[in-house]
Amino acid sequence: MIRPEFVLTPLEMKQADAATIAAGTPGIDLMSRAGRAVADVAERVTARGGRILVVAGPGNNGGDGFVAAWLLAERGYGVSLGLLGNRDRLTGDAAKASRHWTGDIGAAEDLPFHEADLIIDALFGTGLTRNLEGAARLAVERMNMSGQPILAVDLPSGIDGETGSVWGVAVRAARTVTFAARKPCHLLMPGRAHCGPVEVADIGISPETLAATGADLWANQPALWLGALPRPGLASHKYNRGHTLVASGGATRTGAARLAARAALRIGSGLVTVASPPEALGVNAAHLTAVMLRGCDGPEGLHTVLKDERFNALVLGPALGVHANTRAMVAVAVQARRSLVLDADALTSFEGLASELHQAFRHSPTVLTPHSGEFNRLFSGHSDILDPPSKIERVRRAAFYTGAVVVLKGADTVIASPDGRAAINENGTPYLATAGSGDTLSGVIAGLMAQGVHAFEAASAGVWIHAAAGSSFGPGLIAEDLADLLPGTLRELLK
Ligand SMILES: NC(=O)C1=CN([C@@H]2O[C@H](COP(=O)(O)OP(=O)(O)OC[C@H]3O[C@@H](n4cnc5c(N)ncnc54)[C@H](O)[C@@H]3O)[C@@H](O)[C@H]2O)[C@H](O)CC1
Ligand SMILES: [K+]
Repeated sequence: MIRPEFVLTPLEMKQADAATIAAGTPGIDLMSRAGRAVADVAERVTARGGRILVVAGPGNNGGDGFVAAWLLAERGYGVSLGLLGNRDRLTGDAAKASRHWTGDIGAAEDLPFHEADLIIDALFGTGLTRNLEGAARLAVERMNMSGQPILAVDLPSGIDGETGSVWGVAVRAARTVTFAARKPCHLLMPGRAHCGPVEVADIGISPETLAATGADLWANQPALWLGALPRPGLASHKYNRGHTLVASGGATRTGAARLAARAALRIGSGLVTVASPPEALGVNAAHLTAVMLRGCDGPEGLHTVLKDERFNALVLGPALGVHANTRAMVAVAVQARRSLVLDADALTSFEGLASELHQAFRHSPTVLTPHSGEFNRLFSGHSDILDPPSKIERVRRAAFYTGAVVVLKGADTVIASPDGRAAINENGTPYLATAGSGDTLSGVIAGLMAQGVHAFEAASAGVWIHAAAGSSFGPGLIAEDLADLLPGTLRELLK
């Protein structure tokens, strides 16, 4: 059974380091293993005897660089090393590591980068705390302008390990070697775009030690939720695979609901019904086949429909309209205690009224699926939610505030649960940026919850499956394609 991949913050990584050292592994051994891992990758990607320039910084990231430099020199490469600052300012393990280097030490920013076959970026790692200025900035700019491949140690210098943001300027690496576990910056944008392929080197920090940090952030991959996906058995029939209800917009705004409805059916909801305002019944009826249709006129109509307990999952939002009526429908849905997905207009209708959603969803499984514009508008005025520099922290706070699982969509979609668990998705594709893609996602998530999948797993699986389906199509993808691509992705997952 593949274990879900932990993603550790720099602080948790430091805790894991310290615990490993406290358990008897000297810090210099961790650094030596880190440096050796860097040298091994450098050797794999550089012809023997090639020219390698190592840019070392003032901290332990630089220490890793010193270890890699002397190992590669011993292995016959032409190695030059440049240091930011001077050698006698090095402390601790970095100072120890530097003693093995017997070659010259130049100024980091003045290395002949254009002559290199490979540049090793050991300038900064997780200890960066402010924008790069002066020689540090110059070194990064010159590395990037050299046009030569850069191997980043732990993470590309200039990237913030926790948030993935850029401290003024950042290395554009061809490849990154990190240690023990990936950090958020390897998955969050723009950090991810600076890393190239990321290799995780084992430096002797055990999985138990990583888990003991209390980390509750994962890479969103099937290992995180595959076991929670429904696998229909012989006894399955449409009535025990849930019944998803999707509220439709008015006569000229019915497509979004049908996209969500078809996706819910395709992901396996036993039954799906579109709840349609009277003036749109004809339009919807003309387009629906396996998806059923019920008249539903506003909040009162929804209250009447929901007297039927069999509707156990609900999608509200796609093209529902931004107004008080939509807010009233959300209130009816919350009262009915059904699994609930709120998207688009159901979120925007609460713009500036997020306080009405405070702990509103704690009693029944609910997933909110805003994109960043909807998120920022919904929580405008709530600086405690919008201000944290970490996207993960912002989504976690929104989840805790509302009592719902929150999916903040983007190239690096983050899913967070009120209980603190979070996942970062990385299989998204630009082709999903098309009208109706979000409507489809809301149907996928609701369709999974209709089958009994819990909210966090349904949201995480839904995001991944939706992205995988989109990626399987590629250029020319439109939302209408997505639902019919889901079976292929499910077949791959469940085989
Ligand atoms: N288990 C592991 O992951 C291991 C990681 N290792 C490496 O250690 C670094 C973290 O080392 P640290 O010394 O904490 O930080 P940095 O090396 O990133 O350097 C920070 C250093 O630089 C100064 N500084 C901060 N911002 C700036 C700035 N804008 N301009 C100039 N100087 C700046 C700050 O004062 C610090 O002194 C980790 O990334 C790994 O590479 C271990 O080697 C092995 C185990
Ligand atoms: K680095």
